[in-house]
Amino acid sequence: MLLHAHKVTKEFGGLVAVREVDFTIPERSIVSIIGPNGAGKTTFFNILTGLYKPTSGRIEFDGHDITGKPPHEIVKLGMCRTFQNIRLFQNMTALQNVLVGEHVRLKAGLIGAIFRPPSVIREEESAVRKARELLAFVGLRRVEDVTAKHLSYGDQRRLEIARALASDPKLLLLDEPTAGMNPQETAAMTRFISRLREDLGLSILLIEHDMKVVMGISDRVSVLDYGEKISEGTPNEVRSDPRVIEAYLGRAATA
Ligand SMILES: Nc1ncnc2c1ncn2[C@@H]1O[C@H](COP(=O)(O)OP(=O)(O)OP(=O)(O)O)[C@@H](O)[C@H]1O
Repeated sequence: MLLHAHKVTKEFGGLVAVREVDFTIPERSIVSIIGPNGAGKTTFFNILTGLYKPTSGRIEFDGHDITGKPPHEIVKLGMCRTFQNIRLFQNMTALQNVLVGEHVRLKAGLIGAIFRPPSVIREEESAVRKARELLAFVGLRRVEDVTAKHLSYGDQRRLEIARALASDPKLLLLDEPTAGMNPQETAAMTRFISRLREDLGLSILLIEHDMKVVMGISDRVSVLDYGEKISEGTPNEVRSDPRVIEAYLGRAATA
């Protein structure tokens, strides 16, 4: 298993946002977490990526105990994420955004950056080459010098993923990657996510509201409701689970 969460709980004051959730991500898999609004999906994501410390429970990633470790250490171990709301450096170009993502991997320290010996220049050149390859992979090579804020919405999402890929992750967490997209953009993003696994051998964890996306590309789906995992299985198993139908219909009826 690439990731293994054991009985993870997160409380905010008296509110239990995530309760004793067991969860695994196999190598080279695409898994999704779904659930009604407020079910605890984002909180769980934030625990995995180190933004929140769990109140109790343990998380192992790629053979390391990462429970309570800060986000930058978790990124270095090979877990990277995108956010529900795009968080690019809006006034930097596409290329610069990807270079920032690579930064966690670069070796040159402050002294190297000031004196720029040949080894540092070589490292910079190879960083730019790699950034261009990543931009080509996500289909943005032609806009490498365009500032992020001038890219279309779909392209900004791709750029965010390219920046995440720049840190050489083994696991990529995508928080609602198709939010705000039209059906064509959504279909293109779905194909793109599949390619991340096929071409790069990544594992992917998705939070996604669009059921068509989830059901189309996930190997396994976990369902949260009021912070508890109420169902898990293949898309077909989950879709026909009465507890899942009840959670969605019940919540919709009171919404
Ligand atoms: N920082 C926080 N402080 C206090 N309560 C929080 C905090 N973050 C989340 N919560 C609460 O935890 C519960 C789970 O929220 P969370 O955002 O994880 O749900 P979600 O499934 O991601 O919802 P959505 O689909 O709307 O994004 C909610 O009741 C929310 O109000």
